[in-house]
Amino acid sequence: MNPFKHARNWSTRALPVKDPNFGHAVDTSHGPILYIEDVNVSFDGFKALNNLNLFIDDGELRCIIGPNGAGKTTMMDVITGKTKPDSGSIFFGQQINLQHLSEHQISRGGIGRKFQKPTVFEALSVYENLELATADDKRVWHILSHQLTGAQRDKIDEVLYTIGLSQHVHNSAGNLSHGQKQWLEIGMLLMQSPRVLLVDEPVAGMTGEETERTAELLTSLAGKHSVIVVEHDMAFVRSIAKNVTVLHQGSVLAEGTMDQVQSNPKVIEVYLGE
Ligand SMILES: Nc1ncnc2c1ncn2[C@@H]1O[C@H](COP(=O)(O)OP(=O)(O)OP(=O)(O)O)[C@@H](O)[C@H]1O
Repeated sequence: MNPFKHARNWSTRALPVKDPNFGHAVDTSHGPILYIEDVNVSFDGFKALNNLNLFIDDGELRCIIGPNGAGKTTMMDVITGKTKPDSGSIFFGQQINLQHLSEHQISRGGIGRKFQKPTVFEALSVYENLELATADDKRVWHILSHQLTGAQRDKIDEVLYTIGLSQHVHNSAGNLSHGQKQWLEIGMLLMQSPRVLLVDEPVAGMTGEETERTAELLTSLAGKHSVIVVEHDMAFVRSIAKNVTVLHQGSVLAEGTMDQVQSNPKVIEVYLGE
């Protein structure tokens, strides 16, 4: 495998970002929507990311697996601007250098992140949670006292349908099951129409049925969005993955279909053989 086959066209200049919703204008003409090139992150001399090279195609669903401490969370942290790398580059499309942007700018600009634990507003209804997600100003009274536009109402209906919670619009989020809360939070991210969705261990703690529904949801989002899923549940990964990347000690150990990585002796040794 040549890790640089997708390398960004370096003759393309990084553009200053003027539009806060720059995600819609990302240049994916070469295929990838994310270019992570030679990225290094050290914590007190320990290399959490070690010359990491990872390329995510526009619209693909990529699963990232790897043993504890492999660097999966750190990888998401550098994409979303939470951690700045010591060296290397992270581009959103050909021209947007994510290292020049804050965490807030990156999330507004089209890269949404779903943390492992749901953080919905439990006292508010499903609808109000989605309403809150439409706005940049998160002061609850400010948003809930404002009239939604027709387009915003249509968007909420569309998202409710996608996440399968149309029957629960008026239920308070606190009364939802664990799985439903996770879907609602994905819905809140979808309200911002992200180009890329990072999803951390989406099925941890879910029932078998919720896990199946989550597989359907994430696969239905691919194509319209690029979806990166970090997950330890191998049966789940197998059910959704076309492309799997195995991280180990901060680098890509293997990449390919689930069958390819599961039969790779290096992967079996460091991860699947545990
Ligand atoms: N803020 C930090 N300070 C010091 N070390 C850190 C910090 N963040 C991560 N690390 C270390 O970097 C390495 C990579 O951690 P990371 O959380 O990215 O791995 P991971 O693949 O997400 O693991 P897990 O599957 O357990 O969540 C680990 O050894 C971790 O202890």
